[in-house]
Amino acid sequence: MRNFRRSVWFSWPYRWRLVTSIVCALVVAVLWSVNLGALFPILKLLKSGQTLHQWVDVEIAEQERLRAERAYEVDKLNVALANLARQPSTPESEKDKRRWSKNLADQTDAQNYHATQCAGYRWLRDKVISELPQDAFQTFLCVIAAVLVCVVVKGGFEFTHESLVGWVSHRTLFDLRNAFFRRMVRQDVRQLSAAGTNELMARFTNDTEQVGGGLKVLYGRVVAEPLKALTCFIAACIICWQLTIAFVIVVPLAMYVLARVSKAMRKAAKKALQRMSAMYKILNEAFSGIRVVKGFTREAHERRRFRVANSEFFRKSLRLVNIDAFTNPAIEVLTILAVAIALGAGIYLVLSKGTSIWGIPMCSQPLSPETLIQFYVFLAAIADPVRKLSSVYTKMQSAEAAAARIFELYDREPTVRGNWNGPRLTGVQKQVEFRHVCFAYNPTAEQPTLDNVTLTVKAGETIALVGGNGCGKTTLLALLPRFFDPDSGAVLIDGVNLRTAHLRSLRKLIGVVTQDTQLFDDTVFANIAYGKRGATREQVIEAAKKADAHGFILATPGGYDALLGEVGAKFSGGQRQKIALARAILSDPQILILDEFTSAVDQQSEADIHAAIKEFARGRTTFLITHKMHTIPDLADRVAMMDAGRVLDVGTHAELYTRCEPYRRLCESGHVRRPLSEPTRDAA
Ligand SMILES: Nc1ncnc2c1ncn2[C@@H]1O[C@H](COP(=O)(O)OP(=O)(O)OP(=O)(O)O)[C@@H](O)[C@H]1O
Repeated sequence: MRNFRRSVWFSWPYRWRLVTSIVCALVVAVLWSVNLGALFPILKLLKSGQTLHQWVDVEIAEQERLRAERAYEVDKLNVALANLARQPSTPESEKDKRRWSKNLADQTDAQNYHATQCAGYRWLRDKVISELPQDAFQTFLCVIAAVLVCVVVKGGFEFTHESLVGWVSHRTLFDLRNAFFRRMVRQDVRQLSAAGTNELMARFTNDTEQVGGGLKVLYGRVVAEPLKALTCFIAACIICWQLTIAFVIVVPLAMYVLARVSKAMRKAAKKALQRMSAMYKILNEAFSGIRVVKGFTREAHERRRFRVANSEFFRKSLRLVNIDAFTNPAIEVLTILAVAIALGAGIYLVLSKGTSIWGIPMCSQPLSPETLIQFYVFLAAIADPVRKLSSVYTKMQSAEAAAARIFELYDREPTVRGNWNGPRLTGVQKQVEFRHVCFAYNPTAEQPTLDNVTLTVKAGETIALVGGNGCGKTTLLALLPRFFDPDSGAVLIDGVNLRTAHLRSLRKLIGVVTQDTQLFDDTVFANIAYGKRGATREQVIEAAKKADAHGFILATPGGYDALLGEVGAKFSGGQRQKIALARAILSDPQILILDEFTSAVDQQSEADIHAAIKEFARGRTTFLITHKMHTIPDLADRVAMMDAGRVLDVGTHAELYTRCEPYRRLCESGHVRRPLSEPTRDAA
């Protein structure tokens, strides 16, 4: 329960509300046992036909008589012991002395007991019964009215208790979710992509709900039910503590059963949560890729996939249900067994009119049938909360399994550190340098994703990275904003190793536009302004104009205030790219990373955007990844040709065209003209 305990700590700020809820639960428990205790006078009234006034007088007289009897015995024993003390000591007399002394102690105890009982009945007569009417039926009505009042008051406290418990558990979940989110956004890209969006979604929603269920049960039932059981236990002890002890004999057995059940429950809950995550994954894939699903008419395939995942979840959930369902009757059988033991002993005492069983003293005077019935009611009232507590245990085990899944991600420390005391970067004065960089997504892979890459880019230069699919272009540029850190080697800006630099200042220098444009479900204005805190409308419009987005934004109903809808579904791919570009332009970065940023725009727009980019890139260090080779001579000062995680060659378009065979092939396949002003391959 280590992980669940950690989530309980999130309730610490609300401890006073919890304390108040416990006080309410205590009042409820006391009133509950008081209500049950009302049975005794009713039984007495029904059985004897006496009024309570008559009954209490009889009881006082009886207790007085018993006390007097004991007092007489005590006096007799005192005299006998005094006589014995005057005689010479013999082994026989010493034995008698010990026996009589013990007897004297027992008789004194009994005398005190009857005196206390007598005082209790007197108090009851003077303070309570004297206020009740003399008539038996009217007395009965008074008792019922008192019970009703108690029930109403108890209801009020019960409501307050439940309401406080609900508040604290929801508020705790609120804090837990916030803290979890804070931790997750701090983690680096590698950790987050390893976890996967669907897994994260499942842990944020279903798992936190499970923890919430556990908290509610912990603060609610775990507090209220034992208190109810405790007050009834005390009441039963007042009637006959020896018989009550007989009742708790089966507790160790019940504990053993619960321990076994809890272990099975935790395992089953973990598996059910895993299946739930798998279902989230399929749902997300099917609905986010609905065009692909429908386009390839794979609805039946998706249906099957979902059905399999759903039935797996069903099976695991069923196991949970069965374990839960087993707990209830098992505990019930044990409690009935306990009640039967205590009740059996009690019935024996009533029938035999005795006070001991097998020589073991059980009560000071024979039990009346009414007392035994009242005793049984209290025992049954203990059994009910205990039965309810058994399901609590299974719920808490589910919560523990869910909390373990949450804290497993929560505790991961980001490998890319913020370096809050590191040197702040304010711009690129000289160069950006990749020095012998090696990187692998999978550390055990034979071939690293980046293999000893060395590349120096001068400040203000525009460099294009080209190469076949999967050669590592995007990965290399992801090292610049430190989405990942190299496994060996270093990335430096003006000689400062980025590993040691102030992370925020570094990221503020960089603007990224990628092929997968990420827009948020907000207005067009907010999406562009995302690039710069406090951006004005004029600045946003200016950036949109530069990104060739102004025209279509104005043509959209609502203009800059139009809502984009879920991930910009209202706009075409090219329009979304233009909005993302406007966002990057607005952030006014010193380093611009453009990764296939015009992959979805039409040719006319591309020409316009390129003209804008050329203008915008002036004075900025720009990295360009493109497969559109015809754009390179126009946009890039130099080109880095990559293959299989290595930089094959670096130079101007003309230089590479001349000396780098793979680059030339790439250009030719993209119908890129041979450079005119540079030496040709034949000439070279
Ligand atoms: N998150 C990831 N986890 C594991 N492997 C990855 C991940 N991202 C990329 N890779 C792998 O790393 C290699 C380089 O990928 P990268 O995206 O850098 O290539 P690229 O040159 O940009 O390709 P493209 O031109 O197709 O965009 C590929 O083999 C790819 O499968």
